[in-house]
Amino acid sequence: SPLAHLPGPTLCALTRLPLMYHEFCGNRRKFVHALHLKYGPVVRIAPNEVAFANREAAKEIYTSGGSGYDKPPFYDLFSNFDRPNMFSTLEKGKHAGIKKRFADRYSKSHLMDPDVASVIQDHAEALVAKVSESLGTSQDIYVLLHCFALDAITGHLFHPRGLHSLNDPAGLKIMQELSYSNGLRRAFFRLYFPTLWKVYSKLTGEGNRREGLVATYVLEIARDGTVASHTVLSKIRTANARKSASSTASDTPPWDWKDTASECMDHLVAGIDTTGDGLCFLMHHLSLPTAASQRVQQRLHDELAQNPEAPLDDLPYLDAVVKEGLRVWSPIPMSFPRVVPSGGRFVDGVSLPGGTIVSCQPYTMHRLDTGVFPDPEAFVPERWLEREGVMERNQYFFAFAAGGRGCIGKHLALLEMKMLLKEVYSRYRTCIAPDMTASMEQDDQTISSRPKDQKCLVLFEKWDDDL
Ligand code: HEM
Repeated sequence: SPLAHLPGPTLCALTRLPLMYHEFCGNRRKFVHALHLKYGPVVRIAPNEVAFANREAAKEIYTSGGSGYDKPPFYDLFSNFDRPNMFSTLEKGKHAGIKKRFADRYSKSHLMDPDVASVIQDHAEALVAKVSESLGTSQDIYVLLHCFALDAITGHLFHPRGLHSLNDPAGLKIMQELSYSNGLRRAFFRLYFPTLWKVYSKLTGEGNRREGLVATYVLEIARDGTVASHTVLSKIRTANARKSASSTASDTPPWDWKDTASECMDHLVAGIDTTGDGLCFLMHHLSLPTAASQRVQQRLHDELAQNPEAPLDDLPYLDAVVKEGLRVWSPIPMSFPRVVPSGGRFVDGVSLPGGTIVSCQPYTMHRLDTGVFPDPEAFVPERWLEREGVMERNQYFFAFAAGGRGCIGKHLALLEMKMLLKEVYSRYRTCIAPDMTASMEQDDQTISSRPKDQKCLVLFEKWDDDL
């Protein structure tokens, strides 16, 4: 094999079974990380798959030519209603055609539009109003933060038809259907045994479900829901209408409302657990009774209380806290696989034949090189404020991936996280509730990672200076 010279366990060079086993157990990230610790930044993890963990490789794989390499069939798992969407589209030319239909709705300048930002701000305030009603009693921030994330993304997609799951039981049920599902083994079964899966899904009716609360909600709005002109759905409809009117371009055929539903469903799903889990891990850590966590809370509160009118971009400590949270507990910590183009390529000086699967994973990018991130397991927001090494740290920060196929929702997610933390920590201090026994260990799903017991009990208390 042209990969024979690469470091890695002999068994992995001979068969994919060890990797598959860890994938089915939700352990792929840890397995790959352990191999990096043993073999270094380049490791062969399966006969046809190589994992990398440095910026040179990430640059080539994810940003060469703008969008990097095409995706492998793993991403077929993310189509909805039997229709592809931007995330599930494998080939980068087609991907670009889809992206241009609505990309501007996720730009920083669009998010700064008061009509758009106020939708998210309202939900952040709704969360704070809710916790204010029960100060001094345990509150499950796992639930609250996932409701907040769901309300924010559905507002961004569909305002005024967005959900209000923080206060509306029907919306809460949708959050629960989305966030408490267990699809990991089913997803890998479908990937590796497509024929068996077809038989199984025919017999059981499982698969690209059209039923369920989330599917019903999205399909109904995508078909004929009336939404504001600043929403993502409105932009897609305008692009669809334009596309249908022009008969020339063949790269991206016109969409019908089901294609639109598939796209919106993907954004909805991408926007709830990522932001919800990221905030939950972060707020849990800030609430710990350690001197280090208390110090971070105090410094964060001081910055927010002293600059109540400052724009979010002018709050450097808030920015550092969010970035450090996403570094340590990346909501998507595992590999983003890509396929080496035909003809082969050099990745970080390593010659790879076309068709080789390559990837980097945030979990390892954020830990392996201790010259870039010293004491990598420690949560130290201050590291982002140091001038020395800032370029390197940013090049290794991989929570949103990189290049044209990196996270389109990055600015939205950062806005949500910062608005929420600003609302909470300007007014309240948080600490772990006495009855909190749930595990906060990172529990990997097909593409994201959530707290193991999906519960995080916290107390909110007013800061002394507000009493
Ligand atoms: C902290 C929160 C978030 C994190 C850490 C995150 C991370 C990521 C990452 C790593 C990818 C690339 C994955 C891959 O290539 O396999 C991605 C893609 C994507 N994300 Fe996010 N995401 C977050 C929030 C959001 C939100 C709020 C949305 C809402 C729309 C969103 C929508 C998407 C979409 C649509 C893609 C596919 C992009 C494409 O194919 O071009 N994400 N995200």
